[in-house]
Amino acid sequence: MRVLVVTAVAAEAAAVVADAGPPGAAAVPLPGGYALTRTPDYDVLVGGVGPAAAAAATATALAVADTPYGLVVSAGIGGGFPPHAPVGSLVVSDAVVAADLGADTADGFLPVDKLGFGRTVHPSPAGLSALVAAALGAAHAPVLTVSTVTGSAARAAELARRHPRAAAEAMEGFGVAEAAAAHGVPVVEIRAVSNAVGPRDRAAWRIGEALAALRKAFQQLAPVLQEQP
Ligand SMILES: O=C(O)c1cccc(C(=O)CC[C@H]2O[C@@H](n3cnc4c(=O)[nH]cnc43)[C@H](O)[C@@H]2O)c1
Repeated sequence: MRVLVVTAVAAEAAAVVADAGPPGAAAVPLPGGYALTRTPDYDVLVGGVGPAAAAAATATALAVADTPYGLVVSAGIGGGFPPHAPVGSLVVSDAVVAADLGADTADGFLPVDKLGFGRTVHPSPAGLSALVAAALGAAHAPVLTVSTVTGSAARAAELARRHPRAAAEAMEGFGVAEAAAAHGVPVVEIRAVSNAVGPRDRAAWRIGEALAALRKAFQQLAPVLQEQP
């Protein structure tokens, strides 16, 4: 099964390809100037930060693929919701959720599907995502997509109240999932937790630790995906 991995930035892509087996990694040019790196296990695309950039990049790669992908993985660092996902841990999605796509009303937030426009949840393939989570020792839970990094305890509490099982938040998953759904390809999101979702504290971010966890995750993931049809 061919797998497309979409990251936001080059450092996350480097973690994914770091342990590629022979013949190593090769650059594949794509329209729009996107950087796609091909290894024996994954095609890795740097899509940019945020859902719109991620959707545009994913749609481009899927549209020009010479052979179809069996799975798209949205991968990178992310914020963890205590106590589900401590810093340094991994989260594998059982669903990818657009957490701030909708309308703010006098009665609170209404997601866009409740407004009658589109969807806000993309379930991940249940068996495969559970298998991946078990193989990685990761939490298996919803991953939220936001367009603004949560920066206060009040916002974190509101998101947790609306999505009590959610273990992580990031900024690209739902964009990747929307593009993949348009091409009929399932999506799993894998996040290595760099920080706790809550009050903004740059000093508390552990990006290096999270990138190391991401690298190990994709080392462990390769044989699991090789066994998939
Ligand atoms: O607040 C800051 O100054 C700050 C420091 C380091 C990184 C950022 C980002 O905005 C990173 C966004 C980037 O990383 C993913 N990410 C990581 N943690 C989170 C989070 O808690 N909530 C949402 N996204 C997060 C995200 O997917 C982006 O690609 C800010």
